[in-house]
Amino acid sequence: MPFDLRDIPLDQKAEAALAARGLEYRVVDPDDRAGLEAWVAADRRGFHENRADEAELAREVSVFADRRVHAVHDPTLDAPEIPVATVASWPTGLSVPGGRSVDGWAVSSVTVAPTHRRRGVARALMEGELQNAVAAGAALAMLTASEATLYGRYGFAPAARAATVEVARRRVEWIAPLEPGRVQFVAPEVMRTAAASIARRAVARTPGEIDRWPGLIDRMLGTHAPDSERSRSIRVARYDDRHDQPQGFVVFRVKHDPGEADNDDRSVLEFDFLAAATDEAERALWRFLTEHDLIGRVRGRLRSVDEPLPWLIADRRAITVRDVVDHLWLRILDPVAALEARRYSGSGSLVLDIDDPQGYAAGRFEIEFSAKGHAEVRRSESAPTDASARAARRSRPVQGLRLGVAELGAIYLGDVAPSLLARAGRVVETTPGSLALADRLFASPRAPHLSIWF
Ligand SMILES: CC(=O)SCCNC(=O)CCNC(=O)[C@H](O)C(C)(C)COP(=O)(O)OP(=O)(O)OC[C@H]1O[C@@H](n2cnc3c(N)ncnc32)[C@H](O)[C@@H]1OP(=O)(O)O
Repeated sequence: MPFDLRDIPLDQKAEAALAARGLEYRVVDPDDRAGLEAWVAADRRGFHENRADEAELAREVSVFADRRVHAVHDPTLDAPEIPVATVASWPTGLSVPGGRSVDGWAVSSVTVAPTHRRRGVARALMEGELQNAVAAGAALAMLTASEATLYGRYGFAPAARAATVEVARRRVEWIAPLEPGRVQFVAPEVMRTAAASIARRAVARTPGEIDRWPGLIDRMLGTHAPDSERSRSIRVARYDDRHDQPQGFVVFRVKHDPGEADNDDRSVLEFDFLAAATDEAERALWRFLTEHDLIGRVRGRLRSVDEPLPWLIADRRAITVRDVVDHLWLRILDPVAALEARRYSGSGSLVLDIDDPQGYAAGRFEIEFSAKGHAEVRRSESAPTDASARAARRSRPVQGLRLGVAELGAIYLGDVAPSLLARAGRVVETTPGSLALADRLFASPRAPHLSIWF
């Protein structure tokens, strides 16, 4: 999205709502180092994190200087320079089915100090963010949520899950063929450039992933603070294909779980970041991870709910999938742009009648899906009356669904079938057969998956 974040005006409704509570709503200038440091302090306090050391502070300030950062101040406090509420947002691509990307607005760092909670501050910030997203031309807003009960009220819905995958290492017998390339250890700082390019390709082929930002790669590899305890525990391995082209990497560390017997089973090889630009690289890295001696378990966090691993080893019961969470939340703002961005599994026609209490996505949308899975979406000027809808159905049965904007967000990437939401009473088909058609069209060949927090 070609625009300067500073051009977005301060949302007046949010400003007025906060002013009515004696609070000041401000955009932090990216060049205001002291303002950003105070904002980072409030953000970390909001998530119960330690105060940042110098290296971490420098990294965070540089990350947030690239974002639209809002602070809420209470001028009556003894330390009024530290915000009592924070939010940060930025325009970024979201991968959608078909190897495409949609313009999204990522919202993060929503915190309200315990001294100022439950008086509508977060609501003012979130409503302001939806306005910012629209001003930025985003088709949808997105976030990862600390609690599942916070964001449905603004039209967000869970759209991609993630899980912890744990493997009992000693039970692993590899049955898949060997890959033709090789895995090697690399120093984290050497990996920086290749990591960014592999991550970009891995993101592009996985619906639900969002574009990575430079500070994230540094945090992942520990290169922003190489001497910290966390960074020194990190090991990085890279997979190169038969032509010596880097195609995947994993960042991991070995931990000792307290409470386990004092033997190798205490040792857990844990990874948060495994990025594979090809299926071959993904298989090779899983094999590498499960072939370590002196390790009881291999644990991957924020993995897909649809890993190929059970099909690579003889004993699938060596794998435990737990902590399956609603990880990526979406809020569709522009159904035409959002629906046209992705590809669909087949052709047909569908009419969506969307309810949206906040208005952004409300209306009737007529969609033609081509044989190649492209969608052409037309927003009807006015919703049909009951009588005209009945008349239209008599003349030519139109396949269609009536659903809320949250339900549209939930089915958008293919994480949940429309028919399951219908069983939950949250989607209604207007003509028999519409749910079966919608299930087929919206299905994603690859399960949507987001492998980072943002
Ligand atoms: C995208 C992200 O950044 S996710 C991270 C969210 N932040 C955190 O988890 C950090 C710790 N928590 C906090 O900072 C705050 O408690 C927040 C941000 C969750 C809520 O801030 P508040 O200013 O207290 O919320 P606010 O008063 O505006 O409430 C808005 C609505 O959310 C509801 N709500 C607020 N907190 C919660 C909660 N923990 N669980 C369920 N509902 C909640 C309120 O009841 C209210 O509902 P309504 O307007 O529909 O009647």
